[in-house]
Amino acid sequence: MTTALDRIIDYKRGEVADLKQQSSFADMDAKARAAAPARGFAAALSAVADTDQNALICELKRKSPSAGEILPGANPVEIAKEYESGGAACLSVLTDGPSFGGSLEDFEAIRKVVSIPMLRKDFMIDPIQVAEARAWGADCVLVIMASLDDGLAADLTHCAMDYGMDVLVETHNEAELERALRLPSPLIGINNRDLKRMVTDLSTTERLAPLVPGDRHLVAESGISTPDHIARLRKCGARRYLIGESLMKRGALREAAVVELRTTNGN
Ligand SMILES: O=P(O)(O)OC[C@@H](O)[C@@H](O)c1c[nH]c2ccccc12
Repeated sequence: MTTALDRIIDYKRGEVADLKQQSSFADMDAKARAAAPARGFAAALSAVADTDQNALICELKRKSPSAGEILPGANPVEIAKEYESGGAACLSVLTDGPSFGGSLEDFEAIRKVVSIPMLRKDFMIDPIQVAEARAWGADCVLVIMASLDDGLAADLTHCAMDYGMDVLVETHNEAELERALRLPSPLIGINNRDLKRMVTDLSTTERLAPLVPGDRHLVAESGISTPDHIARLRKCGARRYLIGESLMKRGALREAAVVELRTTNGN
C-alpha cells in the first residue's frame, strides 16, 4: 500500500534532483560552512528542561496531510514572535511546500526576527538538503527513521553534526527507536503520529519513553494541545515537547497558551 509518507518521499526525490541541477554539493557545502554558526538547539532545550518547566519546540505549520488547512494565510513571522515571547525554547519551521505549505523563504524571514534556535522541518533524504538547511541558517534538522535506512540516517546525522547542528532523530515504534539509538545524536523524538496511517495517539510516548536511555533527551511530538496532555506525558519523564497545530490555531491566545504549556508541572 502506498502511504502518505511514500508519496512525500517520492516527490522529495524530484525536489532533490532539481536542487542538484542548480547547485553541486560542493557549492552548497561552501555556503553551509560560510553561514553564521549554529545556535545550540539541544542546549536551549536542556536549559529549560533542567528547571521544572517544559522545553517547547513550537512549530510553524500552515497545513498538513492529516489536518488539511490549519491557518491559511498565516503570517509566520508574527506567530514566531509570539512563540518566542511566550518562552518557547526553540522553533520548528516546516519548509516542505506541497504537503505543508512551507518554504525556505518562511524559514529565512523568521530567522531574521527571532534569536532562539530553529529546526528546519523537512523530509531529509540527501546530505545536500542538510547543507542547504545550514546555508539558510538552520540549527537542527530532522531525521525520520520511518523513511530512511540505517546507512542514510547515519550519513545525514554525521553531515549535520559536522556542521555543528543538532539532529532530532524521529521514531514511532520500538524497532525505529532501537535503530535511532545507534546514531550519535542525543535528541530522540517520539512521534505520537503514525506518518504512514496518519493516526495520533499519546500512548506512543508512554510506551516508548522507558526504552530511551538516561543519556538521551526524549522529545514528545504531535497531538499535544492541553496542560492535561503535558501533565500526562511528564509522568513518563518527558520534558521536551514539539507542538504545532494546536498552537497555530490559538489565534489571539497563542502567546498565553505557550506560557501555560511551558509552566504546567502536572502537580
Ligand atoms: O501539529 P502537531 O500535532 O502538534 O505536531 C507537530 C509535529 O510533531 C508534527 O508536525 C511532525 C512530527 N514529525 C513530522 C515529520 C514531518 C512533518 C511533520 C511532523
